[in-house]
Amino acid sequence: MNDGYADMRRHMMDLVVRARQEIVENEGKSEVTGKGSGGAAILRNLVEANLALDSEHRRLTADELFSNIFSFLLAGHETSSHSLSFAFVLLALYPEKQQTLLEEVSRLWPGNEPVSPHSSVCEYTLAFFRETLRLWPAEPRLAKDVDADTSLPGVHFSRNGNETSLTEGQAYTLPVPARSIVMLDIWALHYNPLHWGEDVHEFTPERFLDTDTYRWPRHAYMPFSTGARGCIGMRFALAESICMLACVVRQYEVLVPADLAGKSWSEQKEVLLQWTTGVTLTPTNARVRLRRRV
Ligand code: HEM
Repeated sequence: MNDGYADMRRHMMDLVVRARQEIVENEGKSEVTGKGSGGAAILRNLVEANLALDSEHRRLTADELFSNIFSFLLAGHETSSHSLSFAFVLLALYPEKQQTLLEEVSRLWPGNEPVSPHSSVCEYTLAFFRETLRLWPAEPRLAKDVDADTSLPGVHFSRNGNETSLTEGQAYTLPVPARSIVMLDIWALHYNPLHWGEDVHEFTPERFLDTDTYRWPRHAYMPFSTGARGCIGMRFALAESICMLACVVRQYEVLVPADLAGKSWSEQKEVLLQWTTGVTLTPTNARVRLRRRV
């Protein structure tokens, strides 16, 4: 882990050096292209704020600069890219669900003009991505430091015989002393049959579609955490991911890679959905093949 952070620090330093060079080279020019730092406007703005000389109060300190870059690289980039990697593999593994997604996108976007799909109307695409995050949340467990003595309400559950279903039992209060660490087990919540039904392990985007008689359980879904320190990038992440899925599926058929095409579905699934726990949940073998739609 320490090596990882040292690598990340070196990488951030490299980005800052390149962004500084670009700012200096473009000084006085009216338009800055952002090409040197990969077109990263946020990075350039942060480095400019760090270089600002006019007032101490407006200047971003070096620590603030690195802390912000760290947040955007890790909190913003790694989470989104890993989640999308899982989503693309799932498109390939579930062609009938990919077809439903394509039908939605084609209905909302009938011509070939690049209209950016909006998350509030792309219901199925959003459900597809939400289901991806239910099964593979980028941050499956979150640790929270407890500042002051407090208590948490709890409920005992019991298993119904040999079945996987659970029955809600007696309520209790759990004292939590200051300086404890509370682990929020997002994974346990997302895989709890009490909230999600017996098919918790199945990839079923339809469970995120409300009907007249069903509302999906918002209280049992926390891929972006919640409350005051929940993800500030949630809306952006949903919008960009939906846009990415819709635009790619509109133009390409997403398929399993050629070397796995002859294998059984369960073998393909096992190979392509491997992951490890890094700073975020990291897919280790997510590969797909794209075939342009005619
Ligand atoms: C699928 C994509 C994403 C997922 C699953 C995700 C998930 C999360 C989670 C679980 C947290 C809480 C972490 C904790 O309590 O320790 C968090 C915090 C945060 N996220 Fe995201 N995130 C995503 C995308 C983004 C994007 C795109 C941005 C920015 C552009 C972003 C910026 C942040 C920031 C700055 C925080 C810290 C908020 C704070 O501490 O007050 N995230 N995210």
